[in-house]
Amino acid sequence: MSILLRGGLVIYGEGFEPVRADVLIEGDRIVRVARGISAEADEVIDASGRVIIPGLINAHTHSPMTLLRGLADDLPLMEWLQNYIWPAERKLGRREVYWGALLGLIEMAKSGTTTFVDMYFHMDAVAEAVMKVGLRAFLGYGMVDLGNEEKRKAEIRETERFMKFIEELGDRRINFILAPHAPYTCSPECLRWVAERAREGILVTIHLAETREEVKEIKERYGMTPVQLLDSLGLLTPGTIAAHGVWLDERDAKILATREVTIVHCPASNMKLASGVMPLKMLLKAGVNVALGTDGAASNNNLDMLEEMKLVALLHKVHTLDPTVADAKMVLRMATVHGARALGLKAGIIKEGYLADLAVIDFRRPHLRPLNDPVSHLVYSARGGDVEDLIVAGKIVMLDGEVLGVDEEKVLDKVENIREVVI
Ligand SMILES: N[C@@H](CCSC[C@H]1O[C@@H](n2cnc3c(=O)[nH]cnc32)[C@H](O)[C@@H]1O)C(=O)O
Ligand SMILES: [Zn+2]
Repeated sequence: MSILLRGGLVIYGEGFEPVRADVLIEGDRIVRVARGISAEADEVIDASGRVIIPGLINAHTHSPMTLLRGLADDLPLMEWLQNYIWPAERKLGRREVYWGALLGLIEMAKSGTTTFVDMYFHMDAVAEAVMKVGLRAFLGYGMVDLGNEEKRKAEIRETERFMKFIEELGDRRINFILAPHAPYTCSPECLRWVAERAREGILVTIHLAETREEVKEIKERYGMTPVQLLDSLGLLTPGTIAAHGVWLDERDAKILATREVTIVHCPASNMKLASGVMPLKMLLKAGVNVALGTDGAASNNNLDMLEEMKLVALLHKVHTLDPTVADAKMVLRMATVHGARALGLKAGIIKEGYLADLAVIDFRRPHLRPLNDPVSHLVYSARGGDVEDLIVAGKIVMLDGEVLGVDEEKVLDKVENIREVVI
């Protein structure tokens, strides 16, 4: 299978330089980026007047939480989780999770996301939804044991079952990730079990240092910061992808940098739950790999990575009173290259030899003209709905705004029905 994208403006290479070129894709790779490629291809997409960007990597989300969008707004994290979200989640079975994930996947595809990291339950239903839509996914069963040994055993069994399920699927786009929920919901025994499995080279994702209360609680319980705790349990490695990292001190940052951990910044969620402002400048200065995520749709309240990029840029400028922090290229790097690095993917940039994960955006729109600086427009002016085509692993996922693998209308009806009957 080969695809030729003809005549677009390509945001090319590590430098994100805009160049007029065609892009030739063979199998799951980009094989050539050049003007006037004459090769025959199975599919030809006319990209003239449009901009071809590397696919965005949403490094932290809970895709089925689209079902809970707008259900419990304007609350702090623990109250939101304990009194609203967890009781609502108890009503969600496999079927509900499947349709919620499909809705989330459609939303992500339509806003330029090609890869995402997901943590939830009924994850085989999420995997089924991913197979239909065709995104690249890292799926983890969220483990919560609350110090209860029986629960821990059950969470470990479910994790092992799901890991085997993913192995047997044998789809290179669908990957397994270990997903202990957080230092305040998982016992040290549970986290140690995860650390042991991670030594075999399996990726790990976890929520970390999200609120001031979490840091206080962990310090009281263990006499260490959440970062020090995870480090003492051997859980901080280059394969660790920790969401939030809002409440970190300089010592934590140094540990994270030394261990080559990735922190996933989720600005919308942090602002909405009033968790705080993550110390982006400090982390980048310490050399920490910072990726970008939306978190779930119940704390965002959408899965639009284009919007998330703008929020990062604006939040840190106003917070530090320094407009040079989080410039457009840096933010785009967080949403692409840094996510790819965390996941060990040769992706996140458009260049020969890289994975063919990319999006085509219509820039012939009033809010994207004149075309002074495409990367600036992408971060500061574009929005989800501007994305028209999406290619993942050399396969067309969306064409002219239509996600090919699913009946979108049917998904919209189903989730409305779930809202009325189940939630
Ligand atoms: N095995 C667990 C499921 C955990 S899935 C992951 C969990 O993370 C929750 N979650 C979503 N966003 C956040 C966040 O920002 N911080 C902490 N937890 C979150 C989400 O609601 C879900 O319950 C159980 O039996 O309940
Ligand atoms: Zn989360």
